[in-house]
Amino acid sequence: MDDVYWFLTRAVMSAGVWTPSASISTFISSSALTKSEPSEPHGTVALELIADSQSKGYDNVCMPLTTEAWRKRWIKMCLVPSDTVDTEMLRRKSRRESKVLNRDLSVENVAESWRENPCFERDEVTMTGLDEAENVTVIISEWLELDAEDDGIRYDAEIALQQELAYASYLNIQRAILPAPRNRDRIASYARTVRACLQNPFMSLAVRLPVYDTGAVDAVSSLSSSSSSSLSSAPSTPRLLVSNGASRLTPSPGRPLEAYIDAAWETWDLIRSICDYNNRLTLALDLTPPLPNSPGVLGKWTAEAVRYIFLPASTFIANAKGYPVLPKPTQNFIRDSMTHRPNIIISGASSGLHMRGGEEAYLQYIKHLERTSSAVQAAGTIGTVENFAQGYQDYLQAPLQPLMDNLQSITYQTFEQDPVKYRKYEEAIYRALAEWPKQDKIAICIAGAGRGPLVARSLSAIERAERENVHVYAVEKNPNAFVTLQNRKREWKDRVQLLFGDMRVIQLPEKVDILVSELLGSFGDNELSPECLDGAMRFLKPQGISIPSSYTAHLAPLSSSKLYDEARAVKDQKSLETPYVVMFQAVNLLSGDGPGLSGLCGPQVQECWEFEHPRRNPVLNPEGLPPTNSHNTRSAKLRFCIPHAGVLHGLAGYFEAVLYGNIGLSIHPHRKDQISKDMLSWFPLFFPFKEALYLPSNSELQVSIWRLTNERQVWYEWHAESFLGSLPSTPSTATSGSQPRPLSFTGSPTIGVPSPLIDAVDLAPRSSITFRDLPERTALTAATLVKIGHTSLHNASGRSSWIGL
Ligand SMILES: C[S@@+](CC[C@H](N)C(=O)[O-])C[C@H]1O[C@@H](n2cnc3c(N)ncnc32)[C@H](O)[C@@H]1O
Repeated sequence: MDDVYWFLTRAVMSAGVWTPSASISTFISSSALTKSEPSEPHGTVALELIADSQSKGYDNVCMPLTTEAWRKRWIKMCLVPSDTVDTEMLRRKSRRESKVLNRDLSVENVAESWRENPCFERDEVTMTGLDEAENVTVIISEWLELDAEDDGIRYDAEIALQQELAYASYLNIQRAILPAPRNRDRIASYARTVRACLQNPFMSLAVRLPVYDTGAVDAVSSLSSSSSSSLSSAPSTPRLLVSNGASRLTPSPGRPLEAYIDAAWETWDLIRSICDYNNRLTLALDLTPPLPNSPGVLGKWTAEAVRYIFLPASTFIANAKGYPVLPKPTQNFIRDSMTHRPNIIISGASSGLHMRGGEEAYLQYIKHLERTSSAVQAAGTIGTVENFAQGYQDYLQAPLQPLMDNLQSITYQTFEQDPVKYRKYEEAIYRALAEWPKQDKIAICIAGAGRGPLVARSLSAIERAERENVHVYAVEKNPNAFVTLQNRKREWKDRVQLLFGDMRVIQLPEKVDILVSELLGSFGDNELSPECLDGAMRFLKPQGISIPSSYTAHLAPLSSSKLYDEARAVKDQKSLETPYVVMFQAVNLLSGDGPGLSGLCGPQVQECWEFEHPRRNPVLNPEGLPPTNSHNTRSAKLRFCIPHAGVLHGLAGYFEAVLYGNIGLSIHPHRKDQISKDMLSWFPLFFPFKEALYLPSNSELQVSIWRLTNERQVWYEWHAESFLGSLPSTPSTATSGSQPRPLSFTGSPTIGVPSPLIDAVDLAPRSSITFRDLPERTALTAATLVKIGHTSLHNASGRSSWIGL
C-alpha cells in the first residue's frame, strides 16, 4: 500500500513552482573595503561594492565584518610582542599567560578593560548601517584562533568572537561564517565556544572547513610557520583569501587525499556532536585546492548541512579554450549540491587567473552547472519523483495504517496519478492471462480494490489479451470507497462483481485463477500485505497466480544529520523508535561493496527477507487460514563494509516486488530505474537510531532487524554493532601449510541474490562476495573482528511503534 498518501495530499495543495536555485555571492576582501573612497551616489564603500557586484549578476556578497585595524589592536592587546617570544618555541603567546619579566602593564590594563567591556572603534568594522548589512554573508575575523594551544589566546579569541557576533546582531545580521578550525588537538575547545555562541537563538553559524583537514595535513606548521614569519602578527590569513595558490598545502607522500577528507569530516562530526546537532549550525565548505580526484569522494558532504561553498578562482582549471571550469569530481559535487540551494561564494574572480572569459566567466560557469544538474532538471520535469516531491525532501512522515484506517477519496485520487504502478500491474495481469489456454474460463479477484483502478486495468488487460470468458471480483473493506466502486460498476456492468468486506474473513462465490492485490508498503511488508494475503489465499485455486508473487525488503545504513535532527526534535523515545516514510535528499549511504573485514560483507544495499504468495506448504486450519501469525515473523543479520568514516544515524528501507515474471516494482536505489522508473507511489522507509554511532574508515557494521508479531500487532525491532579489524597473530585455520584462500567474487546463494526482475541487466558483481570455504571463513571472522560499539535495541516488544492487525 502506498506510503505517500498524506504527503501527496499536501503536495497537491501546495503544488507551485519551486525552483531549486543556488545563490551565488562574490567575496569582497577587507582591503577592497578600506582602500577607496565611495563614489556618488553610494554613501559608503560597502554599498558601492555591493551595487557593483549586483550589476555583475551576483545574488549576494560575502565580506568580512572587521578590518585590519581590529586585528592589529587585538594583537597588541592580547599577544606578547614578538621580540619577547621564546624563539625556540616559535609560538605566539598571550599576554595573560606570559611569564616574561618586562610586562607592559599599561597595555595589559587596556586589554583588561576591553575584556570587561568589549567594544569596536569605527575603523575596525567594515559596515555600520543596516542597508550595508542587508543580504550580506558576514565572515567573522578569520584570524581568531578558537582552538589555539595557548589558553589565553583561546580565551581572548572567544571574547572577540562574542563581540563580533553581538555587533553583527546589532546590524540585524543573523548568519555568520566562523573561522576555520586549525588545531585538531583543540577541536573540542573550538566546538565548546561555538556551542556557547549558539545560545543566541537568533544567530545561525557556519563552520568554515577545507575539505581536507589542514590540521591533519600540517598539524604544527600551520600555526608555527605563520608565527615564525610574522611573530608580531596574528595567525595566518586563511587560505580562502589566497587566490594565487601560493599557500597551498601539500599532503604528505603515501597518504591519499581521501584520508585527509575523512579527517576533515571527523573534525566536523566532532564539532556538530558537541553542539548537539544544533540545526542553526551549518557548514561553509571550502573547496580550495588541493581537491580529491577520485569520483564520489566529495559525495559524503552532500549528506551534511552545507549551507555555503567557497570556490576560489584557484579551484578552477582552464578548459581547452582557456576558460575557467572545475575539475570533474568538483563539478559533479557542485551539480549534486544544487538541489540543497547552497550559497556559493566565488573569490578572486577578478584576479585574472585564467586567460579567457574575464571575471564573469566563473559566475556563468556555476550557473551553467546549475542548469545542467540532473537533479535540478528532474525537479523541473513533470512526472519525475523529484518534481512530485518538491519541497518535501527529507520530510518525516508516519506511515499510514491502511488496514486499521479507511482512506479518504482525495488520497486514492492522488495516488491514482502514478502512471507507472498501474501500467506495471496491467502488464502483469496481461501476461498472466496470456498463459491460460484461450478457451478456459478465468476468474480474477482484486483484493483491496480501493476506488477501482486495478479493476479497470484488469478489464483492459482482458481486452488486450482478447479473452471473452473472464469474470472479475472486487473486494474492498473501506465502506466509503465501496460507494465509488458501486458507481463505477455501472460502467463495468456484469463483468465485475463487487464484494464488501475484509479479505481475511469474506467468502467468494468461487475460487479464482488470479489474485491481484496492492497492499505493499515502502518496506514491502510494513502495511501487512502478508497477513491480509494469508486470508485472501483461500480464494486462489491450487495452481492460481498471485500478483504480486513475492516481495523483498532491503536495508542500507545511512548518515543524515538532517533526518537525525528531525527525529530527535520530538523529544520522546517514541519518535526515535518509529520508522518514517521519507523522500531522501541530504542522505549518504555509508556502506560500500566489498569483502570487508570478515569476508562476509555484502553490497551497499542488502536484502533482509522475502514473502512469497502463495506460500509453499502452508499449515492451515479447517477454514483455510494459518492458525497463528508466527510464519510471518522474519529476521536478518546484515554485514556492511564501511570504507570511509561516517556516523550512522539510521537505516534506509526499500522494497522490490515481483508482480509476474520479470514485471515488477522497485524502490531499491540501484535498481528502481531499471524496474519501474519514475514510479511515484513509494518513498523509502527511515529507521532512526536514538544514538548516532561513529563508524571509522574500514570498519564493519552488523545490523540486526526483526519483523515480530503477536495476535494484534506487527512491529520491527532493530540494532547495530560496529567492528574494526585486527590481524590475527597466527593463521586462523589449520589448512596444512596452505595460505588462507583468497576472496571469491563468484555467486553466493545467500548473500546479495541478484534481482529476478533484472537478471539480464543486472549490475556489476557487487552482490556476491564471499569466501569459498565456509568453515575457514568463520574461523577467520572470529579471529579478526574487534567490537567497537553498538546501539541500543530499538522498539523492544513494539513499545513505540507497531502496525495494527
Ligand atoms: C493501497 S490501496 C490500493 C487500492 C487500489 N487497489 C489501487 O491500487 O489504487 C489498498 C486498498 O486495500 C484495502 N484493504 C486493505 N486491507 C484490506 C482487507 N483486509 N480487506 C479488504 N480490503 C483491504 C484498503 O482499504 C485500500 O482500499
